[in-house]
Amino acid sequence: MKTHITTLNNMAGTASLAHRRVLKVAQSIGCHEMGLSFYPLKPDYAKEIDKRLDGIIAPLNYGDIVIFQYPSWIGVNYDESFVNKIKSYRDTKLIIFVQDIQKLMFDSEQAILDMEIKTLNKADLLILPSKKMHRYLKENGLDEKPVIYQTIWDMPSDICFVDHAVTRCFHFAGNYNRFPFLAEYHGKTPIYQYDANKPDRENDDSFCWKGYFEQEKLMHELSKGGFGLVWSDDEYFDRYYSMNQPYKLGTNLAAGIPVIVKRGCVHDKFVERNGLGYAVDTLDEADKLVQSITDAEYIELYRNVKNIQKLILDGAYTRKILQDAIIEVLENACTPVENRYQDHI
Ligand SMILES: O=c1ccn([C@@H]2O[C@H](COP(=O)(O)OP(=O)(O)O)[C@@H](O)[C@H]2O)c(=O)[nH]1
Repeated sequence: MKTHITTLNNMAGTASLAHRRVLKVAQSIGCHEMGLSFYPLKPDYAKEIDKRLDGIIAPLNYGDIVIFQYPSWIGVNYDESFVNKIKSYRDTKLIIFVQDIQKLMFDSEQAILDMEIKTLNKADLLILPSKKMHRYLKENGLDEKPVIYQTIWDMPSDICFVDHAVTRCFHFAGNYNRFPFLAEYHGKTPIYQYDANKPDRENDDSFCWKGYFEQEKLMHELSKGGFGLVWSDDEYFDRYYSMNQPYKLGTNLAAGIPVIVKRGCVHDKFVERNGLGYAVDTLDEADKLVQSITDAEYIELYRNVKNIQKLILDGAYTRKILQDAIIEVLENACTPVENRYQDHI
């Protein structure tokens, strides 16, 4: 029996980097890459897709396990055809690792969600970002099935940055237009924003655009000191961000710096129980907090982050969920695997 894991190639951006980072960890526990190549899906896709999929699943044998990193980003029709093909092989076990829900991410029509749920219902086991997402999917037609909740995004790397100064600033890696609070913030603690696109706002005492940094260069920049901001505006938070796993949380902790998260997000208890920073309701509260804590408290936060930083750089959380998922799917257990940090949501 072999375990295969899908990985998207030929597409730039965080989503395919996330696939590759999960692949790296999966390979360390003996999984094999099942590479998918991004291509534009034409309206008459049904005619040719079968041939394409035959090539992709050539290494599959009856009884193997397939971990599908979902979505493929090629298209919802492609995802559905892919899982149907996998499940047409006798005794194949399908684990779907849900990394984004397209309906929620792009605020698309209900028909997209219906297709997504049809695809997810083919899984023998799901890896989901949160209990809240699980509830949402069930309300929209997801069947009862074994589920494992992801703890956090890992950032596997051999470089561990350890020198952090007491610097009262926020770091925010994300797009200016996607996060409107960046235009409105005027606090005392400056926000340093990292993204390739120049924002409409000019630099001032509260905001500074730094441009785009490759992942490890970004981690080096963040590691110099400050708080990683994991934030979104209320509308986006209520619709999606409060049930999703934000990539920037792992990036900040992998750089060794504490974080500010919004109360009610997937990780507020994880952050508080491990002393990795603060969960707050508003940016004003975050600003005042960062200005008022003592240098000793700041240094204590860096100390707390150290152990979690090691786990994230090692890929330990991803390795654990993948291993748990493989064991669960073979034991065919039917109860969700609890994540003690998500009891409150
Ligand atoms: O200069 C930059 C800005 C962003 N990123 C990456 O993009 C992620 C944030 O992307 P996005 O806002 O799409 O993800 P989210 O955190 O909302 O899941 C960061 O964690 C980094 O991994 C990067 O590598 N360099």
